Amino acid sequence: MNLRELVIKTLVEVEKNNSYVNLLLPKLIANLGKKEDKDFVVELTYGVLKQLKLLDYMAGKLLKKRSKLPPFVINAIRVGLYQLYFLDKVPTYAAINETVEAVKRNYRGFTGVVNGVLRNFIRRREEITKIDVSDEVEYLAIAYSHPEWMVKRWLNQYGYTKTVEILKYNNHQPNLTLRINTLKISPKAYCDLLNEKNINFKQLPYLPEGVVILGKVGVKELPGYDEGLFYIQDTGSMFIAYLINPEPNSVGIDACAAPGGKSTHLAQLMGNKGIIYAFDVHPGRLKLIEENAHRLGINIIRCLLGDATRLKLPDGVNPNWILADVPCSGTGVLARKPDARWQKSEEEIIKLSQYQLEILTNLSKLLPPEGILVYSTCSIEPEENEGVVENFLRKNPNFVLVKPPEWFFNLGIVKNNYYLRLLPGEIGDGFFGVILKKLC
Ligand SMILES: C[S@@+](CC[C@H](N)C(=O)[O-])C[C@H]1O[C@@H](n2cnc3c(N)ncnc32)[C@H](O)[C@@H]1O
Repeated sequence: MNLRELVIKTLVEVEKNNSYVNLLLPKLIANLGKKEDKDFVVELTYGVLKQLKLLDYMAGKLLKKRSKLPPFVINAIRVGLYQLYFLDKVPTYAAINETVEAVKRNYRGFTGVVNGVLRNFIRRREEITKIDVSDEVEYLAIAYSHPEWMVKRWLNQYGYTKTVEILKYNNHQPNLTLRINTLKISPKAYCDLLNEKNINFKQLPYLPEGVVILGKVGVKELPGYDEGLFYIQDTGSMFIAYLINPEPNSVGIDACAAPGGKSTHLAQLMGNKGIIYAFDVHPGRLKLIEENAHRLGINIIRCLLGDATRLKLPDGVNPNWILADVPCSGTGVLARKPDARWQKSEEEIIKLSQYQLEILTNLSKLLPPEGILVYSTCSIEPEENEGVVENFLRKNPNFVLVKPPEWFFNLGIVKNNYYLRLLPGEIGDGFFGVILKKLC
């Protein structure tokens, strides 16, 4: 199978079964010998998934009857166009010939169509790539390949310039960011290991344990993965543990904890002293917390199956803090999940906000007076963020908002005095968090 064929088959599978590409792809490329081949397949698959709408717009100008084409052929055209438009490093002849070859092997009768479309693109490139649409929402949705409903909401919420920044960020390949496991190694010693391996990186000045890897490096190529010297985690996500800033020996609940990014960070801030009850509703995902905690050498996390909408704590457990890192639409992290933007809907956002409020309300009852409840999402939709919190506060006057630490203000990431709100591209991915305190 040539590399394009592998990409096309992956795209067909993702589209047909709504499969998660980040789970599917590693298995499919495992048998490819060369690293360049693996990188190429990942880049092409992720790229096509992100640019789907723009590619289909261009294909629409080149095709008469798209609806009659089998999914394999539609995806072959997308793969061909993506290479011709976005990948300067792929010679035109290779992009066309290899893609057409893949079609010949699978759908021989459509070879001419695909060949014709790709060659016509070369001839009529300027006309085909020009977006002849006057409506602003439709234009941006095509140009930056996002669903129209998303663009419309962000324009209403954040205005034109910010929206374009978000759209651009979502289409770029974000750097790998990692959190050094200070339970096992100091930030300085880990950075020395990166230097020894000639890996380019940038240490985050405001988060000494946070490191951005510059350039293409696989997780397993970084020093100390198996030894648990780091955890892959976006910068925005790392801020959430600092909203709680737990004391060593405190007792905490992470109510929606899998795969354990924030639980393990919290354990790290606690110096692996105290106890964290990490719940998740999905047994399979609970295992991921156990694996991660084990790899990182953390032994204060107790993993428990539980539904945060009706969670009961083990007898005698009186938490100092609770984290509600709730399931959300994930519109803050679309840059890392290329297929996600097409799998969301506006209705889902409203439904999720009701679910999130239910979780927050139930968790609030488990907290003793003076306890801290942190609510967080990786969504940038106000309904899931400020909306849930304001609704909650209206019904629960025994809770008040607490300001984030001073250094958050210095970074300019606090909105309206209380809300940590990061939009995609401001520092990294989009995140939201807020601290609530129970008065009585
Ligand atoms: C945003 S993710 C949590 C990420 C995690 N806190 C981390 O930092 O790695 C949300 C998690 O909530 C879980 N979840 C969804 N509904 C839940 C519920 N009713 N009760 C508990 N967990 C739930 C999902 O399985 C998912 O693992």
